[in-house]
Amino acid sequence: MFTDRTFIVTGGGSGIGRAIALALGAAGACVVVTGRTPEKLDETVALLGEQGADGIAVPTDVRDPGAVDALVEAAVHHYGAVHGLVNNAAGNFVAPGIDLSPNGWKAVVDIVLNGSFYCTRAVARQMRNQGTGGSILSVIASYAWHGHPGTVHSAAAKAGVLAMTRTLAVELAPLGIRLNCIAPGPTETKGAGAALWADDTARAHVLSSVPAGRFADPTEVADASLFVLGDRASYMTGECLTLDGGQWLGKQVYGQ
Ligand SMILES: CCCCCCC/C=C/C(=O)SCCNC(=O)CCNC(=O)[C@H](O)C(C)(C)COP(=O)(O)OP(=O)(O)OC[C@H]1O[C@@H](n2cnc3c(N)ncnc32)[C@H](O)[C@@H]1OP(=O)(O)O
Ligand SMILES: NC(=O)C1=CN([C@@H]2O[C@H](COP(=O)(O)OP(=O)(O)OC[C@H]3O[C@@H](n4cnc5c(N)ncnc54)[C@H](OP(=O)(O)O)[C@@H]3O)[C@@H](O)[C@H]2O)C=CC1
Repeated sequence: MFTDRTFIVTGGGSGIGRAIALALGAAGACVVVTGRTPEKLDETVALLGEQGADGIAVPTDVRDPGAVDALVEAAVHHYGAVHGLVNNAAGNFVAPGIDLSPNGWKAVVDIVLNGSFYCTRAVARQMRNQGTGGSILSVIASYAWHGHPGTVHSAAAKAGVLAMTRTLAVELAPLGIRLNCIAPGPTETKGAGAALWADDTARAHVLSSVPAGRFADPTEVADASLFVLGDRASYMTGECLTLDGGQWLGKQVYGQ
C-alpha cells in the first residue's frame, strides 16, 4: 500500500517515531527520518536497511521554518516527491503552570505546535506542486481536549495541533490532502519515561490511570498510524483516533 511513496517522520530517531518509520518501511515506503540528533536518526536508517527498506536521515530542528523547507527539498531531491508526513517530534516535562518560565512554555510550544505547522505547511506546498495529494498524521494526546494539570504547555500545544488539523483538513481536502491525528495513551518509550514517569512511584501512578492496566507498545501506535495514513482510511480527514487503553474515558466516580 505504501510502495513508491515517500514519508517524512519527525522525531524518527526514537520511540513512537522510530516505530512508525520502521512500520512504513516494512510496508514499502521510502522514509525520511528527521530530528535534532544525527546518531539516533542513523540508527533508525540502519534498522530500516536491516529490514530491506529504504530510508535517509536529514537532521532538522522543526522549530526552524527555513530548515524545515530544506528538509522537504532534501526529501524531494532524494526521492522525487513527498506523499506523507508524520508530525511526531515533541518535548515535554512536568511543571505546574504557575511556576513555568516563559522559555519553558516556549520550548514545548515551539516544537509541538509551531514545528508541526512548519512541517505541515512545507509538505502541503510540495504536495500541491506535485498534484498528488497526500496524507498527514500528527501525534497528539487526549489531553488536547480534556487538559492535564502538570503539562499545560504540551496540552495547549497538542490542542493547537488538533485545531490546525481540523482547519487544514477542510482547506486542503480539494487538493486530495488528508490530515488526521492519533492520540496514544501512556506508551513505553525512553523519552516519555524520562519526561513523565521518571521514578517507580510516578510510573505506578500513571499506570493506575489506565483501565487496560498496561502501557502501550510503540508498535501498537505504529500499526494504528499506518491505517490512518494509508488508503484504507481514504475518506477520513480532520479526525483523531484515540488508542489509550480506555484512559481518558476512565475518569468516572463509580465503577473500577
Ligand atoms: C501522564 C500520562 C500522559 C500520557 C500522555 C503523554 C502525552 C505526551 C507525551 C510526550 O510528549 S513524551 C515526549 C517526551 N520527549 C521529550 O521531551 C524529548 C525532547 N525533550 C526536550 O528536548 C527537552 O525536554 C525540552 C525541555 C522540551 C526542550 O529542550 P531544549 O534544549 O530546547 O530546552 P532547555 O534549554 O533545556 O529548556 C528550555 C526551558 O524549559 C525549562 N525546563 C526544562 N525542563 C524543565 C523542567 N523539568 N521543569 C521546569 N522547567 C523546565 C528550562 O529551564 C528552560 O527555561 P529557562 O530556564 O530558560 O527559563
Ligand atoms: N510516549 C507516550 O506516552 C506518548 C507520546 N505521545 C506523543 O508521541 C510522540 C513521540 O513521543 P515518544 O516517542 O514517547 O518520545 P521521544 O522523546 O522518543 O520522541 C520525541 C522525538 O522528538 C524529537 N524532537 C524533539 N525536539 C525536536 C526538535 N526541535 N526538532 C526535531 N525533532 C525534535 C526527539 O529527537 P531529538 O531530541 O534528537 O531532536 C525525539 O526523537 C510525541 O509527539 C509525544 O507527544 C503522545 C501520547 C503519549
